[in-house]
Amino acid sequence: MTDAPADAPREPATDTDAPADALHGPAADTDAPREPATAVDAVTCSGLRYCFGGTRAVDGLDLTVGAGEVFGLLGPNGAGKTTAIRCVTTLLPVPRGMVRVFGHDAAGERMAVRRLLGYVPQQLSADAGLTGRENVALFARVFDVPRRERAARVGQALEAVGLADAADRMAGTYSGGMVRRLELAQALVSAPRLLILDEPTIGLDPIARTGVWEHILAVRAAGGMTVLVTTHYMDEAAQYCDRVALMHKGRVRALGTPARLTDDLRARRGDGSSPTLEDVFRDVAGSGLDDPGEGGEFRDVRRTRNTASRVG
Ligand SMILES: Nc1ncnc2c1ncn2[C@@H]1O[C@H](COP(=O)(O)OP(=O)(O)OP(=O)(O)O)[C@@H](O)[C@H]1O
Repeated sequence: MTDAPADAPREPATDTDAPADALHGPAADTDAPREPATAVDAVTCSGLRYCFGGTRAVDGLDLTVGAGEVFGLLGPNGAGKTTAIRCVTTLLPVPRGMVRVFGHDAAGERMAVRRLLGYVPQQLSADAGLTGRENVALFARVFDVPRRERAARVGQALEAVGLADAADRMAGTYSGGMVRRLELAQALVSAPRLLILDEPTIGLDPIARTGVWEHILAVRAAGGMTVLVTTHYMDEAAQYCDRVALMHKGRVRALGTPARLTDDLRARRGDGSSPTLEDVFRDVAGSGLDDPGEGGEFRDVRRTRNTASRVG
């Protein structure tokens, strides 16, 4: 495999396994958790901190994602979004009490957490040398989908993302939007309660971006799952997310529904203007956003994502 799903949480592992990319570790932090989680919340982060050496990537993150929400973690490159969701996925280790997923502690109940989630990392996780069906079947095996159910579940996942007709083509022939939908199918095949997507539309053209979002919302509506998504595309978040957290330099600077955040800024300005979510971000963080990348084909997606990826 040339582009193995190295970043996806996978079995087998034990609760004592060190994640492969945990080369540094959580920030030394003795703060007690500030908000105890409730069992019904999908995700609770309480004073979440994570450092890479001297870089404080996440710096006291408090947020709760309700069950069934589409929740957007927004911010420019380097804001700490990926690090935060890697802590939620258990790929980065955190102390007990900082992260809970449906009531399970990410430190003490790592496998229970992993079984509840599907994760689409920012880095390419599909293999160009396999067909779409083979890619999804690989994830079905990795995530221990019972053998007798695998073929049906793989077919359903491909159908859900609109790839049934292209399922037996090599993924290397897919457009950028199709690759992203294939990765969505890979994450869906284990029937997760929480779907975590890191920059699901980065590098795609506007039509492909819309297509990816329509499929995310459709599978969420069909399965009632919770969706936690990172993006630096504020317009997408405003359109598709129930609530958003605007992150900057490892902290949440604003939290709420997109409408509430823009209404509040309109009220603060009092000049009759109609601010966007990007205006809200600039107002609370005083920082701009990076230019979105471009791309259409499989190789472009790989290049775009590789540019954004790092070796831990
Ligand atoms: N493996 C790593 N080693 C060292 N520093 C890292 C590593 N991963 C992230 N960082 C640093 O942590 C900070 C937060 O990065 P993170 O990737 O979480 O941000 P982000 O908001 O997801 O940005 P992007 O959209 O670029 O992925 C940045 O300063 C980044 O350089």
